[in-house]
Formats: sequence, structure tokens, C-alpha cells
Amino acid sequence: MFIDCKSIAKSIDEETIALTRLTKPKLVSLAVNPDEGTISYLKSQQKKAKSLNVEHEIFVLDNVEILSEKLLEFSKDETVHGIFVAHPLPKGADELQVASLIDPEKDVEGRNPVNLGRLMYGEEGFAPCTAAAIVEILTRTTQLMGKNVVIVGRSNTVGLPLSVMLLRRDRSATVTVCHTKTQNLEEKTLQADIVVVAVGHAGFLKPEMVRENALVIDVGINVVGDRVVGDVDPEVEKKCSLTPVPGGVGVVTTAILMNRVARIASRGGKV
Ligand SMILES: NC(=O)C1=CN([C@@H]2O[C@H](COP(=O)(O)OP(=O)(O)OC[C@H]3O[C@@H](n4cnc5c(N)ncnc54)[C@H](OP(=O)(O)O)[C@@H]3O)[C@@H](O)[C@H]2O)C=CC1
Ligand SMILES: Nc1nc(=O)c2c([nH]1)NC[C@@H]1CN(c3ccc(C(=O)N[C@@H](CCC(=O)O)C(=O)O)cc3)C=[N+]21
Repeated sequence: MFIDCKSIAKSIDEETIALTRLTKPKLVSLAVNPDEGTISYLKSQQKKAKSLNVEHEIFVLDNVEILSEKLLEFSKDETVHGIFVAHPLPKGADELQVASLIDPEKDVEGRNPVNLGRLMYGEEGFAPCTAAAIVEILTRTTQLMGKNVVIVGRSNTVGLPLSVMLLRRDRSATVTVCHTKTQNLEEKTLQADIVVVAVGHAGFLKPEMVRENALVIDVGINVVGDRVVGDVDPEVEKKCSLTPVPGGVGVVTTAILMNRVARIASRGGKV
């Protein structure tokens, strides 16, 4: 069975629309040498911003030096409410140094160390949007208390912040985070009530790797020919509840991003 993520996004959009009736939020999105996943996201952002009355500008830049200049400029610019920086950054870029240039009160992706610190204290107003989207989908779909959750992928965008959010005491899931050095991955995913896959490999999670009736969250955005496919083999849907791709985690992520910008604009800086 597929999980209906579009209706979750719609309910978030309703709040955003109410907020943008009163203010005119502005988001800037910056990317250096964007990969296919980023290009897909920027297109989704552009469409969504238009439909929600959020002003949006995209900057595709050549190098990290120009990115750093732009981050300082937009952090100071009072007409800009939200700053999004696409990841991955080019090889060799200092992620922490770049993230530190974003004003924490405009840091809609929660990359600045101040916001990652807030996350450790359970403050999720600036949590990375994809991790927040997955929490939103899970809490609307199931009870998390005591459940075994296996996350495949440990990026700062998805797996790592999500693990912290699912451990928060009001959720209290038991979390296992897997990566390329994990041994016997299938043994772990077969034990899970919930599997979250964010690896960036089309069809990576096979039906034999998951329990009957498990809940599976497919984060992957992989461009294969002219199609977008996830990290989960579509056959998994026959034995599990699965988020679709397209129309799954991505649409909720984009809805949350726009909601953040609208909240910042309407509350004068605080989310
Ligand atoms: N729908 C949405 O809203 C979003 C979608 N995405 C998509 O999700 C995917 C992942 O993105 P992101 O987290 O940024 O990716 P990264 O490339 O930053 O991280 C991938 C993670 O997967 C792990 N991994 C890769 N291959 C394997 C393997 N064979 N076995 C176990 N673990 C593996 C890596 O392990 P290691 O750390 O050891 O290298 C790493 O931790 C991409 O397709 C991206 O486009 C991303 C963000 C949002
Ligand atoms: N700092 C950072 N944060 C991210 O969250 C981040 C990132 N960098 N880099 C790139 C990846 C990729 N990503 C997507 C999110 C939504 C869609 C999305 O909404 N896609 C639509 C349309 C897909 C299509 O084109 O058909 C859908 O899934 O339905 C796509 C891709 C976020 N990422």
C-alpha cells in the first residue's frame, strides 16, 4: 500500500497560505554545481513557491567562494527571510565553515551549528526539512514509542538529524543508523518495524530485505532516463506500507521548507 503524502503536504500548505496572506516571505536558494537530485528539488521549490505566494530566487553558482559571499550578503539582507543551500557541496568544501555563514534565524535547512545544537535539545523549529518531513509522515501514520527504526544513510541532510529526532523522549523509537560500513544490512532491516532509506541508489531496498507489513519511507530521488525513481524497489509496496516516489517525502519536504519561510516572515525571525 502507498502512503498518501500529498494530503499531508496539503495540510501544511493550508497553514502556509494563511501566513502568506499577511506577509510576503522571501526564500533564496543557492547551489554550486547542482546534481540531479538538487535540480529536481529546485524545480519543485520554484513551483511550490509560486503556488503559495512565496517570493523565490535561485542562484546557481560556480564555486564555494561566491557562495560564501552570497551567504554573507543574504544573511544581512532584511528582505530575505530564508536561505537554502543545496547539498552536497563540491568535493573539498568545508561544510561547517559554509554553514556558519548562514544567519541561524534564516537557516531553513538547519545547517548552522547553532541550529544543530538546538536540535540536540529537542528544539526542532530549524530541523533539516527532510528529517522533519519524515517525522511528520511517521507521526501521522503510526505510533513511534518503542518501535525499531532502521535508517539507511547517515547524511547531515537526512539520516543523522532524523536519528536524533526519533530518539526524542516523546517519540522514543529505538534507532539503528546504517551506512556503507554496516555489516549484514539485511539482518538489520528484517528486524525493523520502520525502514527509512536515503542512500541515492535506485531500487536499493529489495522486498526480501523487509518484514511483511513494515512501514517503509523512501527518501531517494534518482533520475533514470526521463523518470524519477526512489531508493526502494517498487515490489516492496506489495508487502509493506511505502511512501511513493515521486509524490512522497519530497512533496512534504518542499511544503515544510515553504512553511518555515512563511513562519519566519510572519514572526519576525523566530520559527
Ligand atoms: N525526498 C527528499 O526530500 C530528499 C531526497 N534526497 C535524496 O536521498 C538520497 C540520499 O541523499 P543524501 O542523504 O543527501 O545522500 P548522501 O550521498 O549524502 O548520503 C548517502 C548515505 O547513504 C549511505 N550509503 C550509500 N550506499 C550505501 C550502501 N550500499 N549501503 C549502505 N549505506 C549506503 C552512505 O554511507 P556512508 O556514509 O558510509 O558513505 C551515506 O551515509 C539522494 O537520492 C537524494 O537525492 C535527499 C534529501 C532530501
Ligand atoms: N540541503 C539540502 N537539503 C535537501 O533537502 C536536499 C538537498 N540539499 N539536495 C538535493 C536533495 C534532493 N531533494 C529533493 C526534495 C524534493 C524533491 C521533490 O519534491 N520532487 C518531486 C518531483 C520529482 C519529479 O521531478 O518528478 C517529487 O518527489 O514528487 C526532489 C528532491 C532535497 N534535497
